[in-house]
Amino acid sequence: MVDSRSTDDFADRLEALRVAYRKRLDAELKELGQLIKGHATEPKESLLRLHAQLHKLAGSAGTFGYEQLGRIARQYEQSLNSVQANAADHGALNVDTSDWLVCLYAALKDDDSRSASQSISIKQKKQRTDEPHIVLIERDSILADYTAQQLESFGFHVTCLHDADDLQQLSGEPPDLFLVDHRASESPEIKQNSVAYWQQRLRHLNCPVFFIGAEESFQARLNALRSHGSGYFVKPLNTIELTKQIVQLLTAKDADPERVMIVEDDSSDIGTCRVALEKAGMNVWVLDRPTELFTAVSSFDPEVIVMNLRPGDVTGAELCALLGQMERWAHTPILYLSEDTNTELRQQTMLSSNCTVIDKPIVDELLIGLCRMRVQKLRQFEASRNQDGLTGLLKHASIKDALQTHWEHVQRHPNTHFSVVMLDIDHFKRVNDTYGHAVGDIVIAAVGTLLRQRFRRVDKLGRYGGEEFTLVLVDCTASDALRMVEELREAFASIQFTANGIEFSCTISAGIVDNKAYPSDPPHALLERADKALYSAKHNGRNQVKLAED
Ligand SMILES: Nc1nc2c(ncn2[C@@H]2O[C@H](COP(=O)(O)OP(=O)(O)OP(=O)(O)O)[C@@H](O)[C@H]2O)c(=O)[nH]1
Repeated sequence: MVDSRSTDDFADRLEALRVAYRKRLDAELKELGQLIKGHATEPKESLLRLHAQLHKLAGSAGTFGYEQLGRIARQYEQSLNSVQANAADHGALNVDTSDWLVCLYAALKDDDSRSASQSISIKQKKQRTDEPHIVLIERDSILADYTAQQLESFGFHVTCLHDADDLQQLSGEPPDLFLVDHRASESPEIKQNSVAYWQQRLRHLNCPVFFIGAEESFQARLNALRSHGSGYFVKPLNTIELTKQIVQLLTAKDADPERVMIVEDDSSDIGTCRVALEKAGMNVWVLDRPTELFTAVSSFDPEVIVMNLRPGDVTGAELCALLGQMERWAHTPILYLSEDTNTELRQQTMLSSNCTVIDKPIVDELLIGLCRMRVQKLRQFEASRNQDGLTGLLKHASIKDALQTHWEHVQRHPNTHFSVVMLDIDHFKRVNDTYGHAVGDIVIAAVGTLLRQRFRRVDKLGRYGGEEFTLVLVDCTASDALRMVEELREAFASIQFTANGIEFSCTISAGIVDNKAYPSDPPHALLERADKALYSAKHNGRNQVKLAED
């Protein structure tokens, strides 16, 4: 087992990895040459080895900037797949490999002259104790080390395992995520039935899994799904996208309990739902008089409502229509519990798009599962309305709303602190002008992921516009905010981007204000003060954090 943080000098390690990989390429191409030669004379024997070698090359070359080489290796690997399928049907093993080696060397030469990946890496990093823990299972040790470094730049702690058999070495708390190459084992079982193999290995580990692999195919994705993977990522890995998905997965795992409102009536079985839902960890509010629906939804803000088809004097369909007239509640899902045989009533209810009818007697697992699923969908819908697509942070209007809401909350609880941060990427126009808008977008996305990874869930994080960000740090004094944003500034400066073979890094400047220092300031005035402090940081030379001053 390798703890990827054992070496401090990340920059040297990265360079060493690149050199090691380049050396390995020479050896691999040499071996491929022999296999290709062997294939002409003894096709059967060399076919499997040739396939394995091409697969390895296709999975790793792109990661280190050898994109053409990786592409061609994948193309040849796919040709061999068809040959193998053909052989199974007709017994023929015909494939013309005569120019493969020449083409592979030509691609290598081309890639050598312009390493064209858009990857990120890290030069240095401060260690934190609360980093999410990822266990990476990858047989290619150079690739494993490289992937670990990329993930570490976003504040993950990565442990590398060479083979799925090494899983037994893991002890203590389960990690937050397994990142698994779906072929990461030499065991013959994996070749026979990889789905059964992974199901059996990962079943007891109680932890989400993302699979990675060199194949971009329907079957590879289906196998990952059947092995209980929450995602499948094709090599070379796009670290920004992968990290974004990891952050999303971990955020969902730590999400608040689902808020379920039960509209009670005289029937006894609706009361038993409460017990089942609370047992499942949900936050349940029981409304005993439908006439108080509006007051109740305003104060509890339910994410799903459970009721009978006729809760009292009104029908469920009527309550649903009343909620539908108010924009805030129009999308709240409703689960109806029914033993009513009145077809008309059932149909009225089912015609509403966000309603589901469950027949009694209620199966607890079904009720819990449906509540979870509906809440998850609603949260996704609300996130897509409020979140900026590139960064996953709140949009301009939503971060301003979040600041307003938190400010109002603090007016009611005067002893609480919060800080407002305005943050901006330095000389960002140069990034766009030099490397192009698409690379600029990657840099913006990296800030978003870094913010989501480093700050707490209670904090409000937004993209104010372009390359400018606003943070509302809850229960946080200006000095605490200063420390955290300083750490963020250092972490961001240590991320090294590569575009068209050129490495570069970026910096950020920030301004901070704390509500206690300006108790009579409304939200917009606090924003202005943070913005002024940001301007002062820019004016003072950039790459720094400033507190607001009178
Ligand atoms: N790639 C990309 N660029 C954007 C986006 N939104 C805004 N920009 C660009 O961000 C740049 C911001 O430049 P400026 O406001 O001049 O600031 P700067 O170059 O960062 O300089 P300082 O802030 O003074 O350090 C402009 O070139 C915008 O076109 C976006 O979504 N993607």
